[in-house]
Amino acid sequence: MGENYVVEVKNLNKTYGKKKVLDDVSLYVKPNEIVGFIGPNGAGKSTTMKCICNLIYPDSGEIKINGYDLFKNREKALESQAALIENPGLYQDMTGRENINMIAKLRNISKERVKEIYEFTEIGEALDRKVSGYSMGMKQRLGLGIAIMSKPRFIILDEPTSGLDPTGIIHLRNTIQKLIKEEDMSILFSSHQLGEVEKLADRIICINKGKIIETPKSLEQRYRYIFQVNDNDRAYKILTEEIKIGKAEKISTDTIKVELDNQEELDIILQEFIKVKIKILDIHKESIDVEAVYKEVYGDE
Ligand SMILES: Nc1ncnc2c1ncn2[C@@H]1O[C@H](COP(=O)(O)OP(=O)(O)OP(=O)(O)O)[C@@H](O)[C@H]1O
Repeated sequence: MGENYVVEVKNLNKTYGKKKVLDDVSLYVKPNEIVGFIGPNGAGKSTTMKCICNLIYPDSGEIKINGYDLFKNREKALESQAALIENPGLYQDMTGRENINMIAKLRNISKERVKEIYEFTEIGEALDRKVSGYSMGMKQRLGLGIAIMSKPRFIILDEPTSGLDPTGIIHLRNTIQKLIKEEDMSILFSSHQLGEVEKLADRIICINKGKIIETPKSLEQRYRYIFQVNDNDRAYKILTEEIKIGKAEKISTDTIKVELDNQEELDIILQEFIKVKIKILDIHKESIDVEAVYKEVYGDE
C-alpha cells in the first residue's frame, strides 16, 4: 500500500445472476476521515459495504483493512474494523447494560473499557431497562458502543440515520464526531440524507449503477477552514511564507480560507498562531455542498 490508508478497495466486481452490481469499484479511506458514500437506490452502496465487512464475497477484487488483506489475512483485517449494517443486532429481552456486558465477556474487554462504553452510549439510567423499550436512536447508540468496544480503527455504517427522528439524528451525529476525536477512528457511512452527509463527511464517494463516479475536483475535499483573526496580513504571511501549510486565500479584510490535506495540519496552524500571538476570533469548517455534487453527478435522478 502506497499511502497510509485504513481501507483500500481495488477493482471489486460482483454479479447477481446476469446483473453486474459492482463494476470495478475502487475506493479508500484515510486515517481519521469521515467519508460519506452516496448514490441512488440500488447503486451498490450496501453491496460494497457488505463486501468490506466480509458478509458477502465479491467475484473479484482486493480489500485491505489497516494494511491486512481481507481474503488472505481475514482475522487480522476484521480485527481492525466494526460495522453497523441494517438494524443493530441487540438482544431485546436484555437491558442495554446486559447487552454490553455479554459481548464484553465474549471479547475479553477490560472493565475500564466497558465503563467507557456505558458512558459513550449516553443512555444513562435507561441502560438498566430492557432494549425492547428503547427508541431507535438509543438502539443505534448502543449498537455503535458495542461495535467500537474492541477499539477498531475503522467503522462502517450503512444508513445510520435512517429511521431516526431529528433529535436522534443530532445525537448520533455528535456521537460519530466524538468517535473521530476521542477514539481515533475512520468512518465510511452511506446515507440518502444529503444534509446529514454535508454536516458529517470530510469527503464523499459517489456510486451509480455499480460504478464509482469521480467526484468533481472542486468539490472533492474536505478540510477547508475559514479563520477570522485579529491580524489578517500577518496570519496570511505566516501561512504562505513561514509554515507553508495548505492553500491560503484572503477572502475578506479579516478572514482567510485555508485548504488543508488533513486534520493534523490544523493543529500545527493553531499552535503557530498561539505562539506568535495571533488572536483567532472565529474558526469554522466549510462543509461540502453535497447537494451540488449530487446534482452534478446524478442530474435529476
Ligand atoms: N442478494 C441479492 N440478490 C440479487 N440482487 C441483489 C442482491 N443484493 C443486492 N442486489 C441488487 O444489487 C443492486 C445494488 O444493491 P445495493 O443494495 O448494493 O444498493 P444500494 O446502493 O445500497 O441501494 P439502497 O440505497 O436502495 O440501499 C440492486 O440492483 C439490488 O437489487
